[in-house]
Amino acid sequence: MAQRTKVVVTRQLIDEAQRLLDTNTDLEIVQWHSSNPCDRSWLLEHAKGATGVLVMLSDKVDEELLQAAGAQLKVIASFSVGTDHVDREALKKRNIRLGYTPTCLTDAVADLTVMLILMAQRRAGESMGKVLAGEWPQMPWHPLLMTGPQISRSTVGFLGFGRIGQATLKRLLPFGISRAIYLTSKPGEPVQEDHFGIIKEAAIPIEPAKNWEQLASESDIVVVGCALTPSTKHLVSTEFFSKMKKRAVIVNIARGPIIDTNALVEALAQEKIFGAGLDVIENEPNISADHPLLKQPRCVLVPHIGSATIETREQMATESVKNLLAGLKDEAMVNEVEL
Ligand SMILES: O=CC(=O)O
Repeated sequence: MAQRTKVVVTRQLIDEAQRLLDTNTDLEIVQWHSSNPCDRSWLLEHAKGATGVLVMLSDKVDEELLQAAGAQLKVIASFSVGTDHVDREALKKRNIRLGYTPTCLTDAVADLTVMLILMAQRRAGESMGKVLAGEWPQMPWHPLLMTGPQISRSTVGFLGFGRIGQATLKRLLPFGISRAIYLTSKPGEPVQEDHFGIIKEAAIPIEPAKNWEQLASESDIVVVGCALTPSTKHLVSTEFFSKMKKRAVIVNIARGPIIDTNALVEALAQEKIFGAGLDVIENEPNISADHPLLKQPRCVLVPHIGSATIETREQMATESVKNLLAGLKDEAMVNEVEL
């Protein structure tokens, strides 16, 4: 009997995607059947002999894993838009293809970005915290109670201006923002792709920033939405915060290490900025309750739930399986990273 092609899947998948995978009876499917992260040792052990591996963003795809898998490995399908957990060079030199899910999660992440902007500006975390702690009776309504900056007439600065940044801008236009600036890997140059046709058509100026200093100093809202690379690690530093406006807020929906956490804590504590809304943080999920950031009332932190709508997670799962199968069959993926 011919040997079946082995694939390793590092998580239990949502129903439709699991069914799509399971219909491939010609595959030997080795799966970590849990909603919790897969053990590294389990993955290294089971990757041996695999032709395809479907991973989550918490699974590192590096030399160690590729060597453990062996020379027959053809495809990695990542259930994520970010691919900083994958050593692209290592894949490229072995001609291993990389699938990812950059398009189906745009709306969900852009929605969450707007939520975090409003929560940071309007002190939602701090306000709810007081109500939940039974402190409302000690703070009756008064004109300055929990006041924060208003979103209309803001300048919004986007660090990274791909699909998610542009979808966020599209949502912010009806709020009456007055200007948008953006910084990409080509400072000062207009972005190539106008994903939703808003850049040309918006009634407000949308301009490339010359550098991060300009973006930091001119923005009322900074949205961190770039990929994590060696050049964006700690791009938001003490110097960055020192250029920001005192009433500005920063939101990070990309990757934690783009913001230097110690610098953020200091900026909030010293009121160099107004507030922060974070979906991600360095060293997540290992944030203990006594982390200094959690002592900052103007910081809202949610546990990396940007794409966590039911519909989006279903689509991401299905797309990841499709990418995996396409990689096995040398067919076109739904979305493939150009290595
Ligand atoms: O952060 C989430 C993703 O990369 O999909």
